[in-house]
Amino acid sequence: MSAKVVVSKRRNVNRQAIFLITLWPFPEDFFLSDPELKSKVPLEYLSHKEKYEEAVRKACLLFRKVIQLQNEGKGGMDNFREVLGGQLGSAILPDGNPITLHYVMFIPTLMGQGTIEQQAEWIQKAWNCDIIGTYAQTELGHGTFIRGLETVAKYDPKTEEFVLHSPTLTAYKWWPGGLGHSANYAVVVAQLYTQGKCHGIHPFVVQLRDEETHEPLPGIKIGEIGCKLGMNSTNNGYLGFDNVRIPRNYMLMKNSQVLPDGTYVKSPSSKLTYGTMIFVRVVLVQDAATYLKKASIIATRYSAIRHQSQIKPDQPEPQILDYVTQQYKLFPNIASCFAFQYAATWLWDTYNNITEELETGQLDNLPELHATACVLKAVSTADAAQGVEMLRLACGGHGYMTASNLPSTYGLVTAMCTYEGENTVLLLQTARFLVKMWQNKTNVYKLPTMKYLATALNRATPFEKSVEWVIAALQKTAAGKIDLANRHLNERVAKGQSYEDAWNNTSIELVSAAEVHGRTIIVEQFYNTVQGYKSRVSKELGTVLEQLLQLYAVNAALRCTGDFLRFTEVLGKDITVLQTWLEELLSQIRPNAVGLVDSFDMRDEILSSALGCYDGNVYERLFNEAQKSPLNAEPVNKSYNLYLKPFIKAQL
Ligand SMILES: CCCCCCCC/C=C\CCCCCCCCCCCCC/C=C/C(=O)SCCNC(=O)CCNC(=O)[C@H](O)C(C)(C)COP(=O)(O)OP(=O)(O)OC[C@H]1O[C@@H](n2cnc3c(N)ncnc32)[C@H](O)[C@@H]1OP(=O)(O)O
Ligand SMILES: Cc1cc2nc3c(=O)[nH]c(=O)nc-3n(C[C@H](O)[C@H](O)[C@H](O)COP(=O)(O)OP(=O)(O)OC[C@H]3O[C@@H](n4cnc5c(N)ncnc54)[C@H](O)[C@@H]3O)c2cc1C
Repeated sequence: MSAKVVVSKRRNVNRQAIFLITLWPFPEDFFLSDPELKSKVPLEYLSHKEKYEEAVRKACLLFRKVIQLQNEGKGGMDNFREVLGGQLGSAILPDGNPITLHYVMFIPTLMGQGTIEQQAEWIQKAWNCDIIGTYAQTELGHGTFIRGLETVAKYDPKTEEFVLHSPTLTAYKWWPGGLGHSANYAVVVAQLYTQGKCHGIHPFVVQLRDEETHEPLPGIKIGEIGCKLGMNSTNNGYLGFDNVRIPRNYMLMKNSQVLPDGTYVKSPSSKLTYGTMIFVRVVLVQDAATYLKKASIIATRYSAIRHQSQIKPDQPEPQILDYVTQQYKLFPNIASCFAFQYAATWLWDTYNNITEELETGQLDNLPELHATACVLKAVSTADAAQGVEMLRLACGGHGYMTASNLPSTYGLVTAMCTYEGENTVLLLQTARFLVKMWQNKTNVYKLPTMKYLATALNRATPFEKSVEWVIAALQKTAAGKIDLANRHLNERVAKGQSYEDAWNNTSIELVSAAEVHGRTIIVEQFYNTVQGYKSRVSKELGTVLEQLLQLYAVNAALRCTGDFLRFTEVLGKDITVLQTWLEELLSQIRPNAVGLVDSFDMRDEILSSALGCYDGNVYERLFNEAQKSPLNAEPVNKSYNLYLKPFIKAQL
């Protein structure tokens, strides 16, 4: 992985932009030039079944090619990241990949939860794709509250087997990607019973289908859950067990074990079972940035091509990009792309450092990692989903066309707000940790993401027009909100409410406090990254990065003016300064807008959008896409003679 400055120029539009990106040595062309990875018919015109079959065909070819690269020594994990993520992956499989879970959750769970022996047994098979797995945790009745899962794994010491059973309909696994018809194995999360006692949820490897015929094994009730808002090729499935027996060593036993006689050996922390979820939350921040980049490129390029109305009478219709309201829809989202990218990189490094500590049995930093992964996943995916929708609206009617690729991008990005931990629930997890830290402030000093809490509340933050001030004000606001929520919590308890009821009654404030904490981290990471780059890049590039940082910061400030007025020294007149600052930044960024999104460096095949193409031939492309409608294959549709004609000719 190497950092490189990319200078990108766009034809037809008189702009130049510069962007610091991290380049993966990834041979995009190897995939994008393969005709077999292109769809002959646009996906939207296929049936649900055909969509799935086409997705399986492409997914197999895609991973075969990645493995080929690997065998030739051309890249490793980075290639998987590229083909699984929102850039190349979503271009080739725009409605989702039915095998993603194999790589993103099945293999990582084997790695994170399996003993060395179990890893030796399973990982090679999984890595070679001799078996295809998924991660089956969520049930029809429970997604968030995983302690309440109903699937049972009861140990039978006589045969040294676990018996998996779904006692009710709500115990059926529901949602796992690839579970319907693609995977033949799964990591199944179930309540472990041994020696008559329940020890909570644990992960088990379960074979679901015959390795040759792919027929479901006896006692396995399996299928696909049906159509969804998006991701209709991901083959999300359901799964019920009727007393299915698996060997004892199919329980993943790195953290806790069941001995042959049924004795339970406890994990050093029950939360180590939740490790895969932290991993995925961490990578989702990167994915949120990627989807937002994609939509930003499409909407910004389109806004440079689209001319509409008049700013002054007797003048030609301007590019819609010249309308300040349009800039307000686009540019803060471009700034967010940078912010999320930098936050994702920082979080990934933090994750790797702390995972190394966990491997040595040092668990001290796990709670902070969990709290940070939760809040960054929640804030970045929520903003990305809102951003993609705003960018779609910014393209007017044409943004509503499937050919813009904005509706399906929204379908992919909005799912992220729910999966891998519903966003409100994740914010409450962060709030739980914040409140704990607030109540025991001496701990706070040790924590990189929280040490500001020790001093923020009492720090004077007189208004100034600077990013440093925005960071200080956000910190003070976050601290003020945590303090207030904590006081309300305590007051409710003092009035006789149980802590749990008091928590629920204070949860709107708690969620809001966690959100501001998350935004504080993101602005700080953006600030630190730009400071780090400044001495290494040209003055011009430094200026553009600084403008983006300021825009992200001032927009974050304006989003919480009410809170600033409550928790900082800011005055009404200062808000006017913030608003003017934002408007100045929009006009400063305007000349570089197209260049900035060009520098995200996504090829037309990846954007898959009639509106976003590099050459700007929007109208020709829209027209050509319309020709692909099956309705246009014949001049008169049979429904005319069957229904319309009799209707028109009838005497009503
Ligand atoms: C050779 C190997 C090859 C490997 C190849 C790998 C290649 C991959 C490489 C790169 C990949 C890049 C890919 C990029 C593209 C990415 C594409 C992604 C597509 C992903 C598709 C995902 C599909 C979706 C999957 C799913 O949704 S799976 C199901 C997820 N489910 C959830 O998230 C459930 C949410 N619920 C919970 O997490 C929990 O139940 C809870 C809400 C946290 C509550 O749990 P509970 O036990 O009830 O906790 P509490 O009592 O409230 O708190 C207890 C305590 O625990 C702490 N806690 C909680 N969670 C954690 C955690 N995860 N870790 C640590 N600690 C945790 C919590 O803070 C409390 O602590 P205290 O008591 O101390 O306060
Ligand atoms: C596209 C997609 C793919 C998925 N893939 C997988 C997969 O591969 N494997 C898998 O196991 N699962 C998968 N899931 C399931 C996913 O992880 C769950 O949907 C998610 O964890 C949310 O759980 P839920 O659906 O039960 O929502 P619920 O928990 O029922 O949430 C509904 C509402 O209740 C609120 N709520 C719930 N609990 C609380 C609380 N404690 N406090 C306050 N409010 C609360 C939520 O905020 C939300 O507003 C997938 C889901 C989707 C949409």
